[in-house]
Amino acid sequence: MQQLAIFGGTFDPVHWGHLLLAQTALYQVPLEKIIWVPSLNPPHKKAVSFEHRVEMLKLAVRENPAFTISLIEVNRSGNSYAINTLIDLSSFYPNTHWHWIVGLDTFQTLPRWHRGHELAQMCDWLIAPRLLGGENVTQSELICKQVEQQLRKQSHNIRWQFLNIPLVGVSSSLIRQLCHNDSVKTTSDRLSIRYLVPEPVRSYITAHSLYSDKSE
Ligand SMILES: Nc1ncnc2c1ncn2[C@@H]1O[C@H](COP(=O)(O)OP(=O)(O)OP(=O)(O)O)[C@@H](O)[C@H]1O
Ligand SMILES: O=C(O)c1ccc[n+]([C@@H]2O[C@H](COP(=O)([O-])O)[C@@H](O)[C@H]2O)c1
Repeated sequence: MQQLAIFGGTFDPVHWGHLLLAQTALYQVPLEKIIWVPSLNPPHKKAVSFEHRVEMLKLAVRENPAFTISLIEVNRSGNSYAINTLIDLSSFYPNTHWHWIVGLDTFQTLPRWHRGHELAQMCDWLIAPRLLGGENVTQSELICKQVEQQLRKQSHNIRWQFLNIPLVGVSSSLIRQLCHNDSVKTTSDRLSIRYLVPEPVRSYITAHSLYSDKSE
C-alpha cells in the first residue's frame, strides 16, 4: 500500500514554512508523494484568485519530483471541504494509506470542520508545531491530546504524530503585510519578502503587484 499525504492550504502565497513542512513529512514518515491541494473557496478565508495561488505553487514545487499539485477542488462548487477532497482523491489513488499535513493552528480547529469527526479517522495526521500563544512543545502536545479527547468523546479515534521540525515563524499573512508595506513605500520590487518565499514566487508577486493596494 502506498503512503501519500495531502497538504491542503490557501497558500496565499506559498512560503518557505510550507515547503520545509512538506519536505520534513516526506522524510520522517516516510511518504512516497505529497499532494498539495490549494483550496478553491476556503470556508474561513479571503484570498487572491485561485489562478494566482496555483501559479505561485507551481513555481515553488517544480524542482521536487515528490511534490505534486492537485486541482481537485475545481471540480466542486461551494465551500471547499477537506473531507470531499480526501474522498475524491481516494478514487484517483486506490490502495493508499492517507496522511494529512497540518500546522498546529489548523489541527486545533479539526473538530469544527465540516464532518470533521469522520475525516479525523480517515487518515493519519502529521502536525507541525506552530506558535499560537507562546507555548512550548510540551504544551503543543497537550493541545493535540485535547483535540484527540474531544473526538474520542464521540467515539472517534484519531492517529496523529508531531513532526520533528524547527519552529518557523513565517506565515502568508506576514508576507502579505510586508508586500503591502513595500507598496506604501512605493518600492516596486518586493524586497522585504526575499528569503521568506522562493525567489520565483517573489518575482511573480512583484510582476503582478499582488498584495498591494494596486493588486490585480
Ligand atoms: N510556518 C508554519 N509552520 C507550521 N505550519 C504552517 C506554517 N505555515 C503554514 N502552516 C500550515 O500550513 C497549512 C496551510 O497554511 P496556509 O496556506 O493557510 O498558510 P498560513 O501561513 O497559515 O496563512 P495565513 O497567515 O494567511 O493564515 C496550515 O495547516 C498551516 O497551519
Ligand atoms: O473542511 C473544513 O471544514 C475545513 C475547515 C478549515 C480548514 N480546512 C483545511 O485546513 C487546511 C488549511 O486550510 P487554510 O485555509 O487555513 O490554509 C486545508 O486543507 C483546508 O481544507 C478544512
